[in-house]
Amino acid sequence: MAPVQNHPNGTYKVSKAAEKGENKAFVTFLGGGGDYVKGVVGLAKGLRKVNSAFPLVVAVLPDVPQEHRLLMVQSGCILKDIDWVQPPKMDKSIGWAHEHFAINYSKLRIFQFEEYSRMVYFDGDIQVYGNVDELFELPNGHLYGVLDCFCEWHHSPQYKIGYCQQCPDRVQWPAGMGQPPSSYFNAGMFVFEPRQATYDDLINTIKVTPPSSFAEQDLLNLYFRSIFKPIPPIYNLLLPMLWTHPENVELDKVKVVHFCANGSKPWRYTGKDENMDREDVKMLVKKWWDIYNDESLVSYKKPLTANVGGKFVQTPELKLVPKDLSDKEKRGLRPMVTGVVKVPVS
Ligand SMILES: O=c1ccn([C@@H]2O[C@H](COP(=O)(O)OP(=O)(O)O)[C@@H](O)[C@H]2O)c(=O)[nH]1
Ligand SMILES: OC[C@H]1O[C@H](O[C@@H]2[C@@H](O)[C@H](O)[C@@H](O)[C@H](O)[C@@H]2O)[C@H](O)[C@@H](O)[C@H]1O
Ligand SMILES: [Mn+2]
Repeated sequence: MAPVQNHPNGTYKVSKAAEKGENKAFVTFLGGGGDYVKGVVGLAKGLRKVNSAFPLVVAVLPDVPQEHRLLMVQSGCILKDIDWVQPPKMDKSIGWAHEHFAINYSKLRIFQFEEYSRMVYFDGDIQVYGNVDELFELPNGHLYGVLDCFCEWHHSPQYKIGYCQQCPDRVQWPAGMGQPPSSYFNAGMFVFEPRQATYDDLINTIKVTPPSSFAEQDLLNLYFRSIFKPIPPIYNLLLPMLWTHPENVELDKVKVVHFCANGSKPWRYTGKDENMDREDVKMLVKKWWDIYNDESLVSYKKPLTANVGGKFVQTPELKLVPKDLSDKEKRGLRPMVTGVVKVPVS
């Protein structure tokens, strides 16, 4: 890896650790100009609150507005621009489980971040309540994740027969339906080793694999099935597990909570959706807000360097985009945090 990466807005030194492949980091993914940026800022603060030794990288799609970029940089995130990954053509009769799942194929760009030797991926709707740095020490050569729950997959064959890998003894997989599905992890959290070759392979696999409801999550489970290793649910508590498999949940031991249930995104939470009036859900959402509102967890007190019209300037204490910039300059504003390595988007 060349020690210096050229970039339209200047050059960046690849860190020595990265060169030696010792670089490790958390990584999340953000697309669009909606409210998921609050999830990313909350996650950045949560990692700081548990004194994690590793930074949070954000794979940022081109449609993320400058204001949101600055909010994330101000929360100490390392932004890495990525381009979209075209989702496969989805047959209308199947459809994505959720409309926005089509953008999730772009999440696969994180496999190109090979200046990092190991990364832990978290969805933007995940919060960390306990230090999980030990995940970076897991043996190489595997992809690690937490087993998903099928009990709310209302259109799946698993749901129709009441089968779930969380309780394989409840309903046996019928012999007449072929092999039982192999272990299946929730792709909102996984521990992986970024490799360009892996990324290329994943993209080629998309081309030859019929798309299915859970988009890139299905693809990742298919691709990594031979090297996947499950890790305890404390590293990705899927909120529905609180009511679908409470026997598998020890809430006081949980370190990572995934707000993937409908109506559970803390930044949009009303408490009116099904199961959202539960005391444990309310407690977890409150804990999310306590972290999000904790001003002591913002990492940048000093002005940031920003590129305004091709010149690097020290910007005043940033809350959002500095008000004194013209609209044209605001559009050109790109927060530059030294050490950011640009991955050439293929
Ligand atoms: O408008 C959106 C929707 C999703 N995401 C990203 O895609 C991930 C997966 O979506 P989501 O968490 O909603 O899926 P779930 O796990 O809840 O089914 C999110 O966590 C975000 O990181 C995003 O950046 N913008
Ligand atoms: O694009 C597919 C998505 O698939 C997953 O979301 C689903 C999945 O986990 C189901 O198994 C759950 O039942 C459901 O609640 C949840 O929304 C990932 O969390 C997300 O990051 C993304 O990969
Ligand atoms: Mn999620």
